[in-house]
Amino acid sequence: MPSFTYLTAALALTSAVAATPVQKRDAFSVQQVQHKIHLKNGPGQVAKTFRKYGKVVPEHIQSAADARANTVTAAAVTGSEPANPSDDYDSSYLSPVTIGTTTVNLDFDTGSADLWVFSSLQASSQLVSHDYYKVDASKVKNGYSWKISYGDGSGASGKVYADKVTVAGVTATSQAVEAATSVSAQFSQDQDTDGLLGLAFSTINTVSPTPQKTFFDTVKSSLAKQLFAVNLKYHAAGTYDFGFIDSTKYTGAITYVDVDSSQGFWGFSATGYSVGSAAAVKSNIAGIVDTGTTLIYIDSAIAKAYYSKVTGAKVDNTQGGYVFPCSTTLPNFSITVGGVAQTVPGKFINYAPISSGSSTCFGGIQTSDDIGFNIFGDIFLKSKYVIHDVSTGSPRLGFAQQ
Ligand SMILES: Cc1noc(C)c1CN(C)Cc1cc2n(n1)CCN(c1cc(N)ncn1)C2
Repeated sequence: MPSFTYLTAALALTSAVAATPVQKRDAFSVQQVQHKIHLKNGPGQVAKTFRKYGKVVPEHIQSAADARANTVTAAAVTGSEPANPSDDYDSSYLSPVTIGTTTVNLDFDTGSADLWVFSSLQASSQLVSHDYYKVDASKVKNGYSWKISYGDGSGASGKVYADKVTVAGVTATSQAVEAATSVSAQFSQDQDTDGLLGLAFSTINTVSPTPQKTFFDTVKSSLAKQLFAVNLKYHAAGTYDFGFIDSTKYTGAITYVDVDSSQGFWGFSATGYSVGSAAAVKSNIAGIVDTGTTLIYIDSAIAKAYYSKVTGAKVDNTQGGYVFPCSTTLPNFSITVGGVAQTVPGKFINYAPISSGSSTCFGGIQTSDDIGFNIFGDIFLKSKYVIHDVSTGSPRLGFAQQ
């Protein structure tokens, strides 16, 4: 039971508070709450002043401002981006990307390093059925241009802008965006692909006079882990995971091997191959993983060894390579990477009928003799979870079975 004194004091205080509706205080502090961290951008301020007075921003100021603008404080960003087949045969895979204020469907390509997009700089006849980047003149990189050619003879060219690019919720605030002024027939006739997002090494970016960073290079320092993982699927939507490894997307162990990036690609070596259940044949197979290439292109001796086990298979040069009866059951194909067999199910090696309704099908494995190096494209990748990892100083690839 509180003493009399205590009780009286308590009553007095209560009545005092009740009688004074607003407490009068002569000193107080306001707790500051840290808002979203805004990095100061000195060169950005200088560039803004040049623009304010109608002056061209000197290149070295703009480049410094762009680099600073891409410095993201958070270092724990992750995101997962869908990879949707472009047609019934997984000819390519398309992913939604927001550039400026428009969302376009880009082909994420680990075999090239340019982020280029159909744009308002093109003739309107080339833009039918496409989403495209409406260029913002205030974001142009004066004096910059680009021109790219791909292994299949396709290509595009145009001008360069620095704009906001968002992939899987990961934003680069000032990414080099290569706006097309012209594209080759393969692209103008393909109404699904609005451009490419290169994920090879920035050393092979085609922008002149200064090669630009890929989207991954721009954002990698903000990612929880400096890596991305490719999870393409057979006749189904897969993902590109940025900044994290999703253990629900593969089974068994991840096998890591060193990458040779000297040519700008994700190059690696396999030490053998096997066809069906046959024992592995030792063979040094140097090649690249490449999401922008549809098929597997491998030494002619290995392609020949594979199709020698396919009933009715032959080289038909009028079709451009190995074909076989669509009804044929195909053997699995494996390459040995880091001592572990990485297997492609035979079913995945039937790419498509040579023409609509034909009973002759085109092989998913073709010879690389005319290319000069081996390419493990979508036919290989769609049974794998492949981690493209630059977090350990030197780049490496991790392979796991889906
Ligand atoms: C591809 C493809 N295949 O059937 C369709 C449809 C397409 C898409 N369509 C024809 C247009 C096209 C052409 C190319 N692409 N997309 C992707 C970039 N290309 C590459 C990338 C790279 N790393 N290596 C070699 N070429 C050539």
